[in-house]
Amino acid sequence: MKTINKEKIVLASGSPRRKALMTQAGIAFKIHVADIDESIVDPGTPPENYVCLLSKIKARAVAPNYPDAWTIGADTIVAIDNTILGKPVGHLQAVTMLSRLSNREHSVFTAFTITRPDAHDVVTRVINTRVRFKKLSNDEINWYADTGEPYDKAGGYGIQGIGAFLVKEISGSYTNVVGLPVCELIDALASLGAIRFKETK
Ligand SMILES: Cc1cn([C@H]2C[C@H](O)[C@@H](COP(=O)(O)OP(=O)(O)OP(=O)(O)O)O2)c(=O)[nH]c1=O
Repeated sequence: MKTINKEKIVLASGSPRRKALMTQAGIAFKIHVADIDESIVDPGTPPENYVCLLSKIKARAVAPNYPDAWTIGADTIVAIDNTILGKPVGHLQAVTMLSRLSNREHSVFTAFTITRPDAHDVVTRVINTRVRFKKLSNDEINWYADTGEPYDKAGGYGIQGIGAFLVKEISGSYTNVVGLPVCELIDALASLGAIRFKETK
C-alpha cells in the first residue's frame, strides 16, 4: 500500500479502531501501547480539557522510547450534560449510559497529541462531533448491551459496528467518533513535516 510517511510515526494506543483508521489513511506506524492509569485525571475536569490531558499523558508516556519518531496519543469520551461517559463496566452501567443517551444529542470529544522527546507537546487538538440517538426501547437497550459491543467503547456504543442502528444524526467528523479525527490528524502531521503528499527524489 502507498504510504505518506516522511518520518517515523508511533501510535501510543491499544485501540483497534485507531489502528484501523491510521492504516486506512495510508500512514505507516508502529504501535506502542501507553501503559497509564486513566483514573489519574479527575472525571470532574471539563470534557475538552479531560481528553486533551489524557492524550498528552499517553503520548508523553511513550515518546521517550522513540527519539527519532513522532508519537501520537489520543483519547475519546462521550459527554452529555457536562458529564463524561467513559467505558461502561458491566451490563447495568451500559444500560444506564444508553438510556441516558436515548432520544438526545451528545458530544463525542477526541483529542490527539503529537510529540517527540526533544520537544514539548508539539500539537494537541480536540474535535467535537455531535451525535443524536433515536428513542430507544428497553428491549433495544438490553439487546444491544448483551451483544458485548459497549464494553470497550466510550459512552457504551460503537457507531462503526452494531451500534450504527442507535444513531439518527451526526454533525461533524465521523472518524472522530470512532477514535481519531483523520482529517485533522493528517493536517497536523503534514504541518509538522511528519508526512508528505509529494514524492521527494
Ligand atoms: C463513541 C465510540 C467510541 N469508540 C471507542 C474509541 C476508543 O477506542 C474508545 C475510547 O477509549 P479510549 O480510552 O479513548 O481509548 P482505548 O482505551 O480504546 O485505547 P488507548 O487508551 O490505548 O488509546 O471508544 C468506538 O470505537 N466507537 C464509538 O462510536
